[in-house]
Amino acid sequence: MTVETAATEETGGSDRESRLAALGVLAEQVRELMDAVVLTDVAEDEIARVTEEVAVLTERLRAARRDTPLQPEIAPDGSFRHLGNAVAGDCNPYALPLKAEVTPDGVRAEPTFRPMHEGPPNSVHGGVTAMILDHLFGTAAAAAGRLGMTASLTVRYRRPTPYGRPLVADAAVTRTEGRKTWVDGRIATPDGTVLVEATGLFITPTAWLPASEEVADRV
Ligand SMILES: CCCCCCCCCCCC(=O)SCCNC(=O)CCNC(=O)[C@H](O)C(C)(C)COP(=O)(O)OP(=O)(O)OC[C@H]1O[C@@H](n2cnc3c(N)ncnc32)[C@H](O)[C@@H]1OP(=O)(O)O
Repeated sequence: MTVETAATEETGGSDRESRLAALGVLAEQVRELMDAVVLTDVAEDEIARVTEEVAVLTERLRAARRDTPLQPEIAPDGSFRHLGNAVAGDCNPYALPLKAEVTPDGVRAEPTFRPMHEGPPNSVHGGVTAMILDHLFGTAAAAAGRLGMTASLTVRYRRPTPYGRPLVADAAVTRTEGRKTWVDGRIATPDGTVLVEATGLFITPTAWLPASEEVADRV
């Protein structure tokens, strides 16, 4: 894996940062749109009118496009970022986006799920919570200097996970062996009730070994 610096793309410096910030605002607005779609109860003719308008907006965005979402890079402040990532990318409306912070023990986040993440009635889809833990675990491995790909993820669902209120998620490396890293973690309510817990095995591809050290200091 190669990690580019933000200034290496075609538009350098503050212009690019300003444009990426605008893209982040658009992505957040689209998340609002997605929630509005899953919750709307407007009349059928209004649904049809909104659909036409959204189709027009979609074509406007397609007027100039890349082949891939934004790729991993080093931000101007020196941190690692992946703005196009499906879990943590500010510029990807599919992303929560998850904000992880490094702690003395591993990593921690305070995810708030949304109505669009519904699985069972009134609670979050198990695939979504697994996805969040997968990414958090990968971040814990990376913060420990062991950037890797998920080889396995074992998830135990203890309680239904609610959306619409802040939860707490944490993860920590428990064992390492060669290119293998095991990570444990959970999503819980702020008062400590465990909702979902998991164990993951991450393997550092040989080609990633140099980037692994570089990214560790930038998580
Ligand atoms: C700032 C934020 C940072 C960034 C934070 C980023 C966070 C991202 C988190 C999200 C991560 C993802 O979702 S990643 C996407 C989901 N995962 C994938 O797509 C992975 C697809 N699989 C692969 O690419 C590959 O299978 C790998 C990389 C996992 C392993 O390939 P490899 O490197 O060639 O490994 P290989 O030589 O075969 O095996 C090495 C050792 O691992 C063992 N091994 C291999 N696979 C497995 C397995 N599934 N389960 C158990 N053990 C396995 C082998 O037996 C061997 O053990 P021994 O004989 O040595 O004992």
